[in-house]
Amino acid sequence: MPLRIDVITIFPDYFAPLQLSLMGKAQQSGLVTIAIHDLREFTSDRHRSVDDTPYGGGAGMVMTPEPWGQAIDAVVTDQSTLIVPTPAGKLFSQPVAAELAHSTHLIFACGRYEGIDQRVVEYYRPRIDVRELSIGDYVLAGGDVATLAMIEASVRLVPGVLGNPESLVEESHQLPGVEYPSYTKPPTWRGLDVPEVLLSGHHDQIARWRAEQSTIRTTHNRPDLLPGS
Ligand SMILES: N#Cc1c(-c2ccc3ccn(Cc4ccccn4)c3c2)n[nH]c1N
Repeated sequence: MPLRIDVITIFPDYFAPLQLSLMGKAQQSGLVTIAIHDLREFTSDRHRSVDDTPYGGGAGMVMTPEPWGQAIDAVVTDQSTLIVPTPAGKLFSQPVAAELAHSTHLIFACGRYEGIDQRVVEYYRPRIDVRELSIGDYVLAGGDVATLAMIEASVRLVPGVLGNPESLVEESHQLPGVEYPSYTKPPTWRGLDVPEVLLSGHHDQIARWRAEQSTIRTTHNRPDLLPGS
């Protein structure tokens, strides 16, 4: 049963990259199906409006609930998980990506402006799994880039999408800490040599060196990922 993904957005063109590379191959192979829906197709006024002023005042505009209700109703089933990207969401992570990769149907609601009327979340929460997710502690202009990131991180974990599942084992955020540095040909580049141990053929020494490099890199770049931190 392929993973089905429906993306609802006012900027469908943001999702053209999903036809390329690994994401494109995943769709061609039938492991994943991705459909992009223009929210404005679900409006009923001649201006195809999707936003209005916020109750309680404040800067910016808020996305009105009805177009979202019409759009989500058009694709939702009782197997759906509704993902709402928002700076206020729980942090998206590799474990969350793995959960989404094993879902049946994902609906991504890509908001813009100051976000989507909260009643959309409130309406669907008693009916289906609803997850408000953030990709990090910075503010984007909308949910589209976050959705692209979450789709790519999740779809690559769908069994069969990656040619060599081995490559999933050693990458960052699978194992504790970050991954070791990588090198390839040429053995010397602009006077810089590849670490000799990697050319030695001594697999135990290489494994030990890589473990040391992972710890050094994690300590320097992501001490928060060190065991016991
Ligand atoms: N995921 C995620 C996000 C977002 C995100 C997601 C959806 C929307 C819909 C509108 N905006 C703009 C906006 C600006 C200010 C306050 C609220 N909203 C979004 C931003 N920003 N940063 C993340 N990690």
